Parts: sequence; structure tokens; C-alpha cells
Amino acid sequence: MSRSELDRALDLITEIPDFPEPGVIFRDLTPMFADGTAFVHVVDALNEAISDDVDRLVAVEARGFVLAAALGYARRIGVALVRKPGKLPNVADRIDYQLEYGTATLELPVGSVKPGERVAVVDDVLATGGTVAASVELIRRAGADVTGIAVVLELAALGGRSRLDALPVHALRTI
Ligand SMILES: O=P(O)(O)OC[C@H]1O[C@H](OP(=O)(O)OP(=O)(O)O)[C@H](O)[C@@H]1O
Ligand SMILES: Nc1ncnc2[nH]cnc12
Repeated sequence: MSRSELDRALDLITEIPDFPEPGVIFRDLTPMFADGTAFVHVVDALNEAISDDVDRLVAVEARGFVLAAALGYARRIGVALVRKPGKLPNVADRIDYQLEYGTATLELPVGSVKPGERVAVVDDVLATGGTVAASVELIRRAGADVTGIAVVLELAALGGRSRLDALPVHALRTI
């Protein structure tokens, strides 16, 4: 894939000022997800960024699910669906964390990550890093190893990378 095709795909991400609250510039990836060509290029680029020896993907509700589902299908590996609270009937573990705009809780389904597995975390946006850091903690508490993190967009000013214990973070675009 040429760089310009991926750039064209990422250029579909739009900036929405003051959403979901005043002062936040929200990066809306929905136009990129809605464009079939862009979606293919973004998923292919994420796939290249994730090491070949990964046993499982972990994704966070909701936008992370869309990316991880496509990647899991392409690789023929399973996806652990880390969810917002109150959705899962069988919770293995839960963690509270800070978001750019508020606080949140994430829950890991029972049996979705197994001890000793090599896991990559997939999400759309890395902002403060709270979401990915919480996912990494859930994975480690389940006894698995996080080998890397792949995101579409990194908001560097929010310092997410520094919260991730020097884990390899691959962002398709950093702004
Ligand atoms: O690095 P952080 O500061 O933690 O922020 C990044 C997270 O924020 C967004 O999720 P959001 O909670 O808005 O949920 P959504 O995917 O359901 O829209 C985004 O999809 C990431 O998961
Ligand atoms: N500014 C932002 N835009 C989109 N998703 C986000 N998640 C956290 N901060 C975000």
C-alpha cells in the first residue's frame, strides 16, 4: 500500500470542537469507518503494525471493536472484548480509570484472555492513555503478556505513550 492511500484514509478523520464538552477537540473517525476503501487501508496498516506472533487481540468498546473485529478475522485469531460496566454477565476483572473527559470503568469477560498468551491491544484513539493503560493492566492481571499497542490516531499532547511502560505503540498518525 502506498503512503498516500493511507494518508487519504486518515484525512477523513474530522475535528469537532467542544465535543463532548467545552474545550475538547473531538476527533471523529466515523467518516473513515464509513468509507470502504479507507477502512481497508487502515485495517491493513494496523495489521502490518502488529507482530506476527500475537495470539489474541484485546479491544475496548466501542470503536476499538470495529477495528479489532476486522483484524481478528484477517488473522484468524480471537478478540477479547473489554466492555464498559454493566454489559457483561461474567466479569473476570474490572478497573476504574481517568479519561480525557471524565472517569470510566472497564470490565474483562471471563476466559477471554488466557495466561501466557501474547496479546496486542487495538484502539482507534490514544489520548491520555488511560483506556489502553487500563486494558494493559487487565491483560496482565489475567496472566498474559502485552506485546504491543496499535492505534489509528495518537493525540501526542495528551501524553498517552508515557503511561504505557515503554510498550511498543504504533500509531498510524500522530498529531
Ligand atoms: O487515551 P484515552 O484518554 O483513554 O482516550 C481514548 C479512548 O477514548 C475513546 O473512547 P470513548 O470512551 O470515548 O468510547 P467509544 O469508543 O465508546 O466512543 C477512544 O475510543 C479510546 O478508547
Ligand atoms: N479528543 C478525542 N477525540 C476522539 N476520541 C477521543 N478519546 C479521547 N479523547 C478523544
